[in-house]
Amino acid sequence: MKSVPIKKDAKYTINITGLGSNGEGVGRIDGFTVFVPYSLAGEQAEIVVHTIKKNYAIGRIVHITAASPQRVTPRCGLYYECGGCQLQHLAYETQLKIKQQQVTDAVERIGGQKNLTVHPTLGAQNPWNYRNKMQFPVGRDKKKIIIGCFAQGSHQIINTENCYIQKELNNDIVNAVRDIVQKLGISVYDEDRHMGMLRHVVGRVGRGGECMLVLVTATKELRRSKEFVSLLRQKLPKLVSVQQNVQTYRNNVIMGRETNLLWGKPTIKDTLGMLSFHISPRSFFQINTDQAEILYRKALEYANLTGRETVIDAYCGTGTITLFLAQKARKVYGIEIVKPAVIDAQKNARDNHVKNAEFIVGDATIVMPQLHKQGVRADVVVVDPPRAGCTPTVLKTFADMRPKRIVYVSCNPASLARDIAILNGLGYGAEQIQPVDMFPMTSHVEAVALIQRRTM
Ligand SMILES: C[S@@+](CC[C@H](N)C(=O)[O-])C[C@H]1O[C@@H](n2cnc3c(N)ncnc32)[C@H](O)[C@@H]1O
Repeated sequence: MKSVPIKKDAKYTINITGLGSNGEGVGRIDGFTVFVPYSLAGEQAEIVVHTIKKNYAIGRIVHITAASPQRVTPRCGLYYECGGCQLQHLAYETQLKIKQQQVTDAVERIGGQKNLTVHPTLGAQNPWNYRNKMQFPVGRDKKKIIIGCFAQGSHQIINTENCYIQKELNNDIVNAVRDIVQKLGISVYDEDRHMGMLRHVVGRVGRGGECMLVLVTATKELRRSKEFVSLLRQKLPKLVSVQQNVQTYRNNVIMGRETNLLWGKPTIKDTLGMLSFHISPRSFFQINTDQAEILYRKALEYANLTGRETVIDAYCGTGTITLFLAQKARKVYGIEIVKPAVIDAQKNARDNHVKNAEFIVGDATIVMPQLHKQGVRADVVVVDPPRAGCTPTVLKTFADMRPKRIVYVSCNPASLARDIAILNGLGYGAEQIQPVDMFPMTSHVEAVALIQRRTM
C-alpha cells in the first residue's frame, strides 16, 4: 500500500488549486489530496492537518499567506462555526462561476460528456434573505434554549438569532419560539438519550407574507400547546398556521408522518408567476421563490411546448412545474410519492383553474412502468428528482415512452451527470445545461438540462 506522505497534527504550507463539491479548497502535499475548508483557489495557506483518510486529508487554516482577490468578509458573524453556508467568504460573482464549473466538471468526469454547453449560472438579484423555509434543531446549553443550524459535520447547535440567508420572518419565528420555550419551560429533545419533547422548529414564509410554524415533537403530546399558540400569535402577527408534527424515531429525519393542526389554516399560500400554491408542512416547495421562477421558466422554454403534447412531470411535489407546463400542453401527469403534496397539488390545480393536470401518488419507479403499460406515452418528460437522481427503471421507462425531449431539473450535478450518461445509452443526448443559483452563499448547485431524442 502507498504510504501517506503527511502526518496528523503537523503544519504544512499548501497551494490551493481548486474547490471541492462542498465548497472547500483543495490542494496537494507531496501529491496527496488535502481539503482545506474556507480556503480559495489561488490561495496559499499554512494549515494543520487534523484528519487523514486513505485517499485524502483535511486541514484547518492557521494563516493565509497569500489571499485570493476573490476573498470577501463574510456577512454573518457565525459563518465559520455554522454549517449552513460554505461560500460567504467568496465574492458572489465568483460563486456563480464555480457553480458553472462544478456542473461542467461533473458532466465531463461522471457523465463522460465533452463539449456539452453549460451556460453561465443565472444568479440572484439579492443573494441574501432568500430561504422561505427554515428547519432548525432545538437544544439546550446549560439553562438556555438554543435554536439554529448544526455546526459543519456535527450535531452541535449554533444558536442563531439572525440568519442572513433566511427570510426575516423565519428569523422572527426562531426568536419567538426560543423565548416562549424558555418561558413555558417546554422540554427539548436530547438526541443522545432520545428523551424530551421539542426536536425541530420549521418555519415557512409565502411571498404574500403568510407564515406557518411547525413544532416537531418526539412525543405525541405537546404540553401547554394552548399557551404556546397564544404567545406565538401575540409575537408573530403574520402567522396563519401553527402545526405539530410528531417524529418519534431515533434518526435524522426531520418530520414524521403525523401532523396536527394546532391553530389556523392547514396550508400557507405562495405564488410563482401567475400561479398560486397551497403548501402544507411536509410538501416540497422550492426554498428560493424568486430563483424558482427563473428555473421553471427555463424548464418551460426547454420543454418547447405547442399545446398539443402529453407531458409527464415526474417527482412533481406540490405540482409547481406541472401547472406551469399545463398552461402550454394538452395534458400533464404529475407523479409524487408524498400524499399530502399530491393533495396540495390537486387543490393548486383547482384554484388555478387548471383542468388538464392529473396527479398520481406513488413511487416513480413503480408508477412510470404502470403508466407505460396502460398505454400512456409522453411527448415531453420533465423530471425533478431528489438528490439521488432517478432510478434506472425510471430512466428506461422514459426512453421506452419515446418522448421528443427530456427536461431534467437537478439539485445534484453528480447524479445529473450519471443519469445523462445512462440516457445517452438509451438514445437521448444532452444538448445544454443551465445552472440557476437557488442557494446563494452555499455550495449547492441547481441546474436544468435539455436532453433530446436522437433521430432513429
Ligand atoms: C426536488 S423535489 C421537486 C418537486 C417539484 N418539482 C418542485 O419543483 O417543487 C423532488 C420531489 O420528489 C419527491 N420524491 C422523492 N422520491 C420520490 C419517488 N421515489 N417517487 C416520486 N416522487 C418522489 C419528493 O417528495 C419531492 O417532492
